[in-house]
Amino acid sequence: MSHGARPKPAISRKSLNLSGTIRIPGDKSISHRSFMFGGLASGETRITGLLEGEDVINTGKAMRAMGARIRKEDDAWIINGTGNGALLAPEAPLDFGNAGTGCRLTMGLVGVYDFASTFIGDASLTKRPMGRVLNPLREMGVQVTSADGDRLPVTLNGPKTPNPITYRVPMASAQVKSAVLLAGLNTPGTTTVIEPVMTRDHTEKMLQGFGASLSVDTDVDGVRTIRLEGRGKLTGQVIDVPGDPSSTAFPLVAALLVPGSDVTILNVLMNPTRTGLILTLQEMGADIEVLNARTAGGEDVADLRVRHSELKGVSVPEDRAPSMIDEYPVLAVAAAFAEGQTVMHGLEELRVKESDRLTAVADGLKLNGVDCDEGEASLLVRGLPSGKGYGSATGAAVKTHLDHRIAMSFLVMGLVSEHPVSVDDATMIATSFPEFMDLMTGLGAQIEILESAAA
Ligand SMILES: O=C(O)C1=C[C@@H](OP(=O)(O)O)[C@@H](O)[C@H](O)C1
Ligand SMILES: C=C(OP(=O)(O)O)C(=O)O
Repeated sequence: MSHGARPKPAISRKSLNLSGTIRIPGDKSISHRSFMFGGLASGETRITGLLEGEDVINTGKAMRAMGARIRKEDDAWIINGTGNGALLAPEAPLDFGNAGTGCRLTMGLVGVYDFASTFIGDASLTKRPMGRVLNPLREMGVQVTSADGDRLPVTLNGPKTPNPITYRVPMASAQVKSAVLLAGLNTPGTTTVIEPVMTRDHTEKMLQGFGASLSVDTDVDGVRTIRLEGRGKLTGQVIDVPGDPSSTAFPLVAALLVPGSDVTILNVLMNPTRTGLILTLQEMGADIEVLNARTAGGEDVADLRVRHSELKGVSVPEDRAPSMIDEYPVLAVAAAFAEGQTVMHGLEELRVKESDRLTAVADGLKLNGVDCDEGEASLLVRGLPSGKGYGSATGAAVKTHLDHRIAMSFLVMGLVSEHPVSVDDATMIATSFPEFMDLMTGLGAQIEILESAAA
């Protein structure tokens, strides 16, 4: 969303029999990395299935501003990269809008270069912590200027020769892991990242695919040591981006909850670092059939057939958090309609997403009549399968705090609540899933954007 765009509220209403077959747009994590690595590599990269959400488009603009040539031909994006180590100094601040991934990974990618780069974003991104990436960059010799608390705007100035470091990632974060590895690409010697808890591994897999010398060793406790040889050659690749499991979560949970539903979702990325939600829903009794499981471009992919199911509450262990991190808001909605209580642990990272998602979810659930308790790093939801009394008879709207996943989760909730559910702003949905409204209404969901918000 461009800065200061007018919010558009949206409302969803009780629906029946969602049905049809849909193809989910490309995975956001892989799309960001496709633009970055394609923009950096020598020669041509050809990407199909790219997510054309605002977050990813901002990454493409940043790569262009640093010398990559990017164009679209029919349904493929063609990139001519600068060659590793040959990014150009951006002439203006790089604006990442709402995207933590685009901003933090690019800080790693270009921050170690011997020139200045400035990073800005929207009101949500400006509140998010950047110290988690700036601290390892400082260790590598990067000069950092930032707003209080290591917030945006940030300006980075790399040293003549960056120091290769060994960095143990202090929180479960693929963004931090990736930022350090990307900084290592333009650093002489071996950059080592130790990852005590495994997070999504797209950076490792894709860098290997582009020809980087990168190895991963996993010890008996699951601690991963990732070693990257800096200043090697990257070569353009052909990439077909699989469907985003985090976007899949919304029609999937909607189909489980709405009576009479039978929905098939095609081409979903099933990388095990991303499938925590499916596992959890299956434990809750969800009827999710995994069809045509296959490998494409080095990733597991499958089609999912999802039918309406009676769910029961479960306890979701802390170690599941990295593999379903962005799916907790919509899991909380599923839990609101399950028999019994669901408790989710290990949610501390939810507090530093586009919003404080733990509070945003708990507030939205309470506003719509759900009995839940917000803990420091946990959420307990007492479910009510009938949804009786849920929603808002007065039209009180959930505050989305510029957070796309809060907007989509509560619009799913309204499809099964007694009264409609409203959200104060649906514009941010375009950051990750611009096709959400059309795909959902195409399945029979009653969701409507209200154009008449006060300016
Ligand atoms: O690396 C990535 O592509 C992402 C990592 C996760 O963030 P953290 O690394 O901050 O957990 C996730 O929430 C985000 O949507 C995408
Ligand atoms: C957390 C998310 O993205 P980002 O950190 O890239 O803003 C998300 O998409 O849910």
